[in-house]
Amino acid sequence: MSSASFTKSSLVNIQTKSALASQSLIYHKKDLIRANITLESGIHLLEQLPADSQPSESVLDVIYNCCKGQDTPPYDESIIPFKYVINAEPIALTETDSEDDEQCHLVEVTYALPFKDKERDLKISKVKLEIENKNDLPPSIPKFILSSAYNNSIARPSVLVLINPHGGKGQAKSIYKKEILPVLQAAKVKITYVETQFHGHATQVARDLDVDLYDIIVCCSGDGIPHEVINGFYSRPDKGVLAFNKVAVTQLPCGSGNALSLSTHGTGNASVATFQMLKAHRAKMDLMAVTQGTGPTKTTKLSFLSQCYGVIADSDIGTEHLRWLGPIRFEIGVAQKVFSGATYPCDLFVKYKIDNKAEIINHVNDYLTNHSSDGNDLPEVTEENLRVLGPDLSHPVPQDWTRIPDHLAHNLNILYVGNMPYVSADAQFFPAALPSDGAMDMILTDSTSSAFKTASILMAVEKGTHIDDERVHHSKVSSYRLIPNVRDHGRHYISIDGENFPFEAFQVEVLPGVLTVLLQDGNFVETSVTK
Ligand SMILES: Nc1ncnc2c1ncn2[C@@H]1O[C@H](COP(=O)(O)OP(=O)(O)OP(=O)(O)O)[C@@H](O)[C@H]1O
Repeated sequence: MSSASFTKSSLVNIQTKSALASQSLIYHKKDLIRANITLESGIHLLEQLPADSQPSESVLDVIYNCCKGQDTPPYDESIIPFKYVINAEPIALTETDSEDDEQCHLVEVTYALPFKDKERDLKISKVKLEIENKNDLPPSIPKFILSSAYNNSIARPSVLVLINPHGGKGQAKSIYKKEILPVLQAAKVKITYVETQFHGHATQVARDLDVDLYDIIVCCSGDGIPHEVINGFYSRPDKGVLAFNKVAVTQLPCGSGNALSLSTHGTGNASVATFQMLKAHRAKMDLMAVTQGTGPTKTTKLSFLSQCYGVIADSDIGTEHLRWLGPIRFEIGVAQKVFSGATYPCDLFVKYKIDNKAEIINHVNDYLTNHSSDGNDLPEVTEENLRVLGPDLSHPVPQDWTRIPDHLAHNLNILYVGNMPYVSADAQFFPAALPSDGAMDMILTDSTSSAFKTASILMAVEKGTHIDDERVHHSKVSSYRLIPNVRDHGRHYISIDGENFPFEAFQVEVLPGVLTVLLQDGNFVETSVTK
């Protein structure tokens, strides 16, 4: 698809649904529940919900089912906090004329039933309210509710849904239809829907996109589609300056690797992730520029998640032929490599930001104390922020870079560098990763420890406690260069964001705060280090 062809009128397989119509809904007086609204806590129901307001499942049933055995209910069922409100619409009574929206005190509120377990499907309910304290509130009560519900996030955003129909073993479309779309529709989101037709399609779409039309690109996929979108932005004539400033990129979990959703929305459940996305704040995240080749063959790609070399890369990409086994193929690959004592010698040069575990913890604490994003006034990305500053791979590294000693580099078995805490649901590989601290987290292990010790390190990854192990080298770096030194290049892999890259030297540097993402309170989800 050429850049000129990606216009509103000529999109192939794209449907636009505008759900912004806000005609008053008509109800009978008996349908209404009296309520008061307070800015601090939300909507206070002054009477019980009628049994027929919840045809399939009443609020009280849900509370009862979720909390059997608990002494106290998890929340006050007579209050709908703004943070759970998804939509508010003016309504009118059959007995009276439709009220002017500006004066309307009859409102239908759509809300998520409060949840604790982020892995259980979201439940959505509706209630029709007659607001009693209307004189204490601004004139348009529906608008007031919406602005309180989406404080610091965008109500009714315009989103481009990019769905990989093959993602997650072909489940992506059905996950979208059953779990994501109902939440987007409940929130009256303006949706443009695109199914990717081939590998690389999302890169083309992002490259040619009219960014003025969208607030968010929602990748309903694994981590492959956000990788493509970010690189599509980077291949625009302005290197993506306009796109990185205007459009947030996020993921709803529809693939086999859903690191972005797990790290930002805190869940692998698509309906809950959609709700979290709607409520999240815009915030900045570092990207990593990965350069391979020299002279005319030099290419730079952006990475948002990770780079790996050694056991993890070979176990991920090198076991594609075992895909039919499901996710277990990865564990089998790791076990086989670790117990065979595989080593991946290399030359490794690093520009450290912090090379001390205690200082990393202090750095994380300082960052969390001083950084929270309310979604407003994000720093502007310029072309300067996207410029790659490191030397050509044919030139020596700068003097302030450190050469990793031979006893480690020549016996390396894992190099894993990342930017977000969760790489999969059961692996917080980078628990000290922060959205925009200008650093990548580097984890190195070597094969001089016994295979059982290496296996025990990897088992601690689930809880993120592997970084406490003295055999794990954990640092924060701003740049590095890796030159593989293994004999048989044909059987080994370099994985960037889970994608297979040429098995040859590469150099990486942080591009601070380039990507606009959606984060809860401006930070990644809690980890073993940040909690
Ligand atoms: N229609 C298509 N046909 C073939 N490949 C596609 C198509 N659409 C997207 N792809 C490619 O599928 C790859 C994997 O995508 P994604 O990460 O979304 O899914 P996944 O289920 O997590 O996959 P994986 O198991 O490979 O990580 C990407 O490289 C993407 O370019």
